[in-house]
Amino acid sequence: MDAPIIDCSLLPSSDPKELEKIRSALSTWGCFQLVNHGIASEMLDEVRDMSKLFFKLPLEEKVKYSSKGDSIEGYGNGNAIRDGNFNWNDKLHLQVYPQHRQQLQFWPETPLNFRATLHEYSNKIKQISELLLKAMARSLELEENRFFELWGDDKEDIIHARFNFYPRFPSANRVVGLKPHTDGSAITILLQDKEVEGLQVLKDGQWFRVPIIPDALVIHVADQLEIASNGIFTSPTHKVVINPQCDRISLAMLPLPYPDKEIGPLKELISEERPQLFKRLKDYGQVYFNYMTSEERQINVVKINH
Ligand SMILES: O=C(O)CCC(=O)C(=O)O
Ligand SMILES: [Fe+2]
Repeated sequence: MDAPIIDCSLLPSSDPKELEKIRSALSTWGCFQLVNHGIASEMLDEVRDMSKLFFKLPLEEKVKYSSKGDSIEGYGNGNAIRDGNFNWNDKLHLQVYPQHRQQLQFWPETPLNFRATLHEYSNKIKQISELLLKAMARSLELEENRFFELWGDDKEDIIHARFNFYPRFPSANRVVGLKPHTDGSAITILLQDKEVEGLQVLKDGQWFRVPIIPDALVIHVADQLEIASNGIFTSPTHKVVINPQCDRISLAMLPLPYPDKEIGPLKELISEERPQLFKRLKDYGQVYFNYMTSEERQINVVKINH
């Protein structure tokens, strides 16, 4: 993948070249790599190390944090079971914001730094999310709060964290780490493994490898931003392939709108040439999970056919 690279330090000053790069990247690839985001390299290493340590714990330790009932939170490999088709992946899913909704019974106590480090990392991701959503709006010549205000206000904005672990597998081409999907959030801020590649993005019918750039965060448009942008930004289909020799980890941070907030294409982005592409709705997350097993993109369920 000829990865577009965005310099985060240039975003607050609305550098026109950087904004144009964002617009162009998000309307073609639907993703870019973010550098100079202000999270120290040591912190990124700490986050990677603690997730490796967690997944390396004995199973009886990890299952203390297992998902229960219909909850998406917790440890497990729920997706694997849903459609009888394996995702070669273990995950730990935690809601990190708003803080009063954290379900700490799912938050590992081993390794010892896990909870504190995740708090600190989430706080930084929250600031970066705000900066990105504002820059994304400016890149379309919108008032800068137009995407940000869909996501939430200071007390109620939601961020989920999804830790992924992909065990090595000798016949790697016989399994897939994560099947092709789009994300159901507003955007996704992904920390990749430092050494082991695996993420691939679909563009024009072809799969492209997303290279590892040390310390960069991979930023994806997710479905709810594709909807809000009236399809100008694209929520990319992506998948993860398994490495035969090496385990791989990643951490996806997923900011998403509050379920009772109505989202839909912004009126400034609807015109005669670009009619409204999606319905307005609340709780897209529910639609997303209801159609999880479908081969089609979930977003098609809320598409308006002209
Ligand atoms: O592991 C990765 O690189 C991507 C993970 C992902 O797509 C997800 O968690 O939704
Ligand atoms: Fe994803």
